[in-house]
Amino acid sequence: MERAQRGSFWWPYISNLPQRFNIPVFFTGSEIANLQYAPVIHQVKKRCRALLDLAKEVETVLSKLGTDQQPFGGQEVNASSLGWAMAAVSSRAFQMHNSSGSSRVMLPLIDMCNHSFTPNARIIQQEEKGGTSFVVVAEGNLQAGANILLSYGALSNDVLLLDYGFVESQNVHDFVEMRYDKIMVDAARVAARLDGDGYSQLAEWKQSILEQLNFEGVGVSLQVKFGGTNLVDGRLLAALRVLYAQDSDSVKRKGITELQMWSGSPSGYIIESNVLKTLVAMCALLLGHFPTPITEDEGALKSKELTEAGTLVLEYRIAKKKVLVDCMRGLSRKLQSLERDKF
Ligand SMILES: C[S@@+](CC[C@H](N)C(=O)[O-])C[C@H]1O[C@@H](n2cnc3c(N)ncnc32)[C@H](O)[C@@H]1O
Repeated sequence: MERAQRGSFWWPYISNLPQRFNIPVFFTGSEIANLQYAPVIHQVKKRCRALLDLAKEVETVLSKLGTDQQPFGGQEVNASSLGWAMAAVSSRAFQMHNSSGSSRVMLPLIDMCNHSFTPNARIIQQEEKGGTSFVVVAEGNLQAGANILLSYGALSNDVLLLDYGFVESQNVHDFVEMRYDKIMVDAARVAARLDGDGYSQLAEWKQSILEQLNFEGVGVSLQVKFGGTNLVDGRLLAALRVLYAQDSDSVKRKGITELQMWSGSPSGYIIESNVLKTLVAMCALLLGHFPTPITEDEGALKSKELTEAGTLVLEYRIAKKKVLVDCMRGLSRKLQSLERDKF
């Protein structure tokens, strides 16, 4: 509404906002498909649907109002203008916390600061009699002309892409999701050339721990993540340790929390090396699910004909694949140090 009213109170702010936002709800169908990563494609489609539904709802409400009741001064409000407003908020709003909970607030001027995981400034929220205020404080001396960089938070590339329209090539908060299932575990075990029965004969005590880890039974939650400093979801690590374990005692001695930590290996070299090899194979299988290899994407990124959206799509899927490559490297290093410690 403010955007439609030149000279309104907020006009100086609104008129300085970007005219367009490079977020996936504005991508073409093939650009969305080219993201190559199903969980984020699902999110983009969900947002597109929500936007179209909202546009339809607004249109219905507006069509019932007389000309003198039109809240937007006759300005057309459609999926595109609503998408613009949504993007302006998602890419610029800050989280505010107070006694009544948390909410998102727009902070003109402060919202001109770009994001960095190594910021040179931070926002301080101050509660005063007249209300809440926000102050940007430098983390140290800043060179004249330096960009003021804030951290938008510990955000994955999915959130950065969906809400802000950029990605970080090195992002320790990024991850690749996998649906834990028996077939995947067995496929990885076979790919890693490991012997054993896998899931075909699961002892009762193993079944019971998998239930405690929410991979079986009621309250099942099958989504696991690869990436970050821990490399893999602790639940997945624990599940594999249980699957490969020979006896229940060494596993039970550790307890469910410890089993999920790298330091909590229950049963010596062979089991832990099987676990690591299976995890490496899982990363390789996940990498193989992407339709193109990183090298091809990196080559495509050099093309001079790329659009802004096309560039972002490539950057996003390269970063996702790098998460898996880094994960494989980290797991291989663990495997090497396990081999060294064996002697
Ligand atoms: C809060 S605004 C920051 C100010 C913005 N540069 C501007 O002038 O409108 C957030 C937007 O800035 C851009 N941005 C912020 N940090 C970035 C980064 N590290 N890399 C690329 N773009 C970034 C993205 O377009 C994002 O949606």
